Amino acid sequence: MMNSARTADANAVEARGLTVVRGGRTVLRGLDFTVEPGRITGLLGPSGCGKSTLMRAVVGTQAKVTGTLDVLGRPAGHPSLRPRIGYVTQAPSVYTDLTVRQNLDYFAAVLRPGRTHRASREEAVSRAIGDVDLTRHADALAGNLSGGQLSRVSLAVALLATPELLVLDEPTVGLDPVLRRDLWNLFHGLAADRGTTVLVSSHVMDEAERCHRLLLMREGEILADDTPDGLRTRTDSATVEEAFLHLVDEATANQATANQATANQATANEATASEATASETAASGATEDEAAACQEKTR
Ligand SMILES: Nc1ncnc2c1ncn2[C@@H]1O[C@H](COP(=O)(O)OP(=O)(O)OP(=O)(O)O)[C@@H](O)[C@H]1O
Repeated sequence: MMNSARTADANAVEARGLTVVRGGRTVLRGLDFTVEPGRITGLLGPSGCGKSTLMRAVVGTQAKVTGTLDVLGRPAGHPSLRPRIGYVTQAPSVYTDLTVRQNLDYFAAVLRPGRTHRASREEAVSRAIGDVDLTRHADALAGNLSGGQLSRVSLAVALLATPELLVLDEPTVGLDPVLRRDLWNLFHGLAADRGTTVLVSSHVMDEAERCHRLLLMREGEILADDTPDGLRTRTDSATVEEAFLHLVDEATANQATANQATANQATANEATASEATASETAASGATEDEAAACQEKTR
């Protein structure tokens, strides 16, 4: 993958011509986008459009990535980015036979090994457990927690190193409305108080309204990169969902027009080719007639 020479970048993420091939198929096609620092950017689009793939590319775990992708001023995947990025996948990465605190203690010890860091580790663990509102469950076995509580343990692990960039893959799936609201409050708190950049995916359009900026995706492409207000205004829509549907319909209509133009051109090319063949045949026929006439004369 190419990357720019800059080491400091105003944008938390900057992609140009980002292309990803998975299983022999191009699933992200030449994407250009930026993610502003200290803001919440929502990555929205239907299932299978490429949200997780884009996030994997940003955190540096995706193979077959081409184009330019800079993250926090470094090429995506650079080893120096590891402690600066928190990544929460859709599947909770938690040991079910440990308590919440033991899970956090373990990951804290991986991040900051050694006796000298013991006090700061304990502080980070208690802070992360508090951030996700699991203090009351700190000594509960992870295996006995609900799905929503488990995903909050995963989030707490990602918050341990106070990351500058937090990448969250559909963190609110399966959560009740109260928990969803609390998590969104947490994301806003992290952005406002700690300056954390949050890149969060969802296919629930009402969550789009909670983001500062949106990247709307469809079939491996970015349909729009705008604020919720900007999207509603330019599509004359009441909600982001309506704006998204408007943009999908527009893209489908443009695609249909482009396909029709290609089909018309192919038909025109075929017609030209047939005409050329007919004239060649006629021309070669005339030459044969002329040759026959010559032969007749020479007899
Ligand atoms: N391991 C894989 N090998 C090959 N193709 C894959 C793999 N994982 C995903 N894909 C394909 O890549 C495309 C994008 O998938 P991706 O998981 O990024 O979409 P998504 O928008 O995150 O979907 P969802 O909202 O369901 O999580 C899909 O067409 C999918 O079939």
